[in-house]
Amino acid sequence: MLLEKFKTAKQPEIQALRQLEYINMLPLPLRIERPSFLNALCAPNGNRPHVIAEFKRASPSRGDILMDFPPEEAAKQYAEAGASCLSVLTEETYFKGTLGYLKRMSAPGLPLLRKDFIFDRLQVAATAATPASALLLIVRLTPDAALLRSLREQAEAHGIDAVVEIFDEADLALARESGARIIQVNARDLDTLQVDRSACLRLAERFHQAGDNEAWIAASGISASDHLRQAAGAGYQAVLVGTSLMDGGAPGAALKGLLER
Ligand SMILES: O=P(O)(O)OC[C@@H](O)[C@@H](O)c1c[nH]c2ccccc12
Repeated sequence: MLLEKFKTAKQPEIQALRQLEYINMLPLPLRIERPSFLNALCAPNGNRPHVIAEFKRASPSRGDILMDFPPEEAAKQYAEAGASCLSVLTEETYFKGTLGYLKRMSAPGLPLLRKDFIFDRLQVAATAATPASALLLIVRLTPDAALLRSLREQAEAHGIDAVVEIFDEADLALARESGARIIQVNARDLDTLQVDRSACLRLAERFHQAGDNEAWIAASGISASDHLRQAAGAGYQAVLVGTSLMDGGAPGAALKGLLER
């Protein structure tokens, strides 16, 4: 199971954080005004979905995507091209990211999402020491509404929103039970890595109503302006795009192309 491998790969980091906590040396939370991730998703944007542009150097499905591109430059290009938020892969083993990318991508001032496998309160504490405005919680990794709730509330105490990722109706029920306000539907099953965009669209059509007080994000496999229109039509406030922006080597130009057509 790939999900189990993702979880196992986080154990050394969690152990190291435990040791730091034991000697009272956990990194301190950054006392900064974090731009609101949720507000950015809810801002009026015509009929277009907001784009959360992702810095993704490599992935388990694609291997290396774009290894030698500076995160500072990607942040600048994405901001100029019209991204509403940035997503930063910080997972080291499978996605070749690192926590330091958050600070390195903070200059344009867009809300930053920490994309990683987060299921322990010490990882939330470590996120609070970065300029992240949001962090990812994945229901399949933490299928426990009480734990999801406590991780989300811990993040929110630092002004950090939780983006709660689901794949299907059962995940959605757990996410809602945990009090999630930001729902990300991943069209890519993290165990099989298969992408099904139409299932992702159907889920929002069936379960996301205007007035339900949730912001929904469509994630994975998005590579064309039509995909943006379809997501907006299904009720999504935002789309999250990684690979198709990075793999041509010109992330800003790729985002412009996606938004112009
Ligand atoms: O590269 P894509 O197909 O545009 O997909 C991006 C995003 O959905 C993906 O990076 C993602 C969504 N959920 C995750 C959880 C962990 C790691 C990565 C992800």
